[in-house]
Amino acid sequence: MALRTLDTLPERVGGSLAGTRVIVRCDLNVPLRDGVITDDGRVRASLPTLKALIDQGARLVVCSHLGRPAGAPDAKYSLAPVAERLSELLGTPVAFATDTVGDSARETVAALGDGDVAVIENLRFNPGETSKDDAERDAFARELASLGDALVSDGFGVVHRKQASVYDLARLLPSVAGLLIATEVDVLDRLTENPERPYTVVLGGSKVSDKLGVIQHLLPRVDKLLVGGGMMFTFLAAQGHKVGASLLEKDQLDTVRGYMETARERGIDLVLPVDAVVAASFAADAEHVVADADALEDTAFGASGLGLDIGPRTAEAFADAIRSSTTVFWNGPMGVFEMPAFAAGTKAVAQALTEAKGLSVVGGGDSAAAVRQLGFSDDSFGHISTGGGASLEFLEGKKLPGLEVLGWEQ
Ligand SMILES: Nc1ncnc2c1ncn2[C@@H]1O[C@H](COP(=O)(O)OP(=O)(O)O)[C@@H](O)[C@H]1O
Ligand SMILES: O=C(OP(=O)(O)O)[C@H](O)COP(=O)(O)O
Repeated sequence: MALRTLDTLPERVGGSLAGTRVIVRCDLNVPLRDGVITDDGRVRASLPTLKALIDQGARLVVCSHLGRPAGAPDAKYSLAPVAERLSELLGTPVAFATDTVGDSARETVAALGDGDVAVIENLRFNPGETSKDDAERDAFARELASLGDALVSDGFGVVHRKQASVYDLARLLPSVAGLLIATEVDVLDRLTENPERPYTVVLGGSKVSDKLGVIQHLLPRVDKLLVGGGMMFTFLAAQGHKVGASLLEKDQLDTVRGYMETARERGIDLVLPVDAVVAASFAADAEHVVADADALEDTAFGASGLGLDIGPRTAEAFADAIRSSTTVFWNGPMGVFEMPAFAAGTKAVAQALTEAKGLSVVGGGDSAAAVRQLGFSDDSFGHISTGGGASLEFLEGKKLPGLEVLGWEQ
């Protein structure tokens, strides 16, 4: 079955969107530094759907998560700066509710006129949003549902999460996919169905435990898998190397050894770093040196050294592998690109993607932010997906709750 699309929404609510309160679930989870948005790509990506709804006179209740707060209000994860940015980009006032489903949200929504926009506070300030308990999630979804007459789900970056606003809410209200989700699904579906070979996937980033599991299902589909970023250290440790104070998922070592074995058996090229940039501490001005992958603790920093980027030999090898591929998907920065001293690996990989001859796709909030911050334009790549984990799970052929509930069947 295909996704229920935005153009079918009017008929689902009785003919016209004018005066209809439409909840729009976006992924506005943007990177922030000291309360300032460092990349507004996800806000921009949500604009086509929002504008289409505004043009039809809908009353918009925009909602999103930001970061991973612990189910309670936390000022550093407030959506207030995002609402401000949205207002600038839309060129219209955007009201902001200081809670998600409380008095402020109800009053703000009640005051909306046709074509007006409100943003409600971070969904994850409520434990029901991410609860594993169906009843608790459902109860929160019902509170959300009382704020609208219909739902447009457009937060592609979060469709792999069975969360109240992504899954349960879509079962309570007339619901369709927004334009962003429709575009993402269209591009990624082409990549899943029949990728032109050689097909290379590059993985990095810091959500190691989330993304390690993806590897098992991706491995049989790809020709090459390159592993950098925070994830690399669990692989290097599985090879028997010491990794100092670098990111390490100790309880995944056996699993990772299993992936290495699968890759060997199936003749898949699993390419691991041969060197890394090791720093004295997690700081932009930290002292740092390049060390071989089997000697990460043999620097002046000993066992307290932190691997914060792939090394130059690895960057060269990854770039060669990418340039000789016809289809490339990349999720997760190769290092802590936010600090210039640890951005070289990410830059080399991004540059190689722009030179790859076939389809190149970058996925993930931070990966997209990284390529822009490093000076690459969006159109240097075939597609920049707003979802990292979501696109990876899509590519591995997994059923995604936030898409299934909108009618999608892979
Ligand atoms: N070696 C490393 N150690 C710690 N953090 C890292 C390392 N390499 C990359 N990162 C961090 O990973 C983060 C992005 O990871 P992730 O959220 O998984 O990517 P995406 O949002 O693109 O899916 C960046 O903030 C980057 O600083
Ligand atoms: O940033 C996101 O995903 P990504 O880092 O995989 O691109 C999404 O907003 C989902 O966030 P989550 O991984 O906290 O559920």
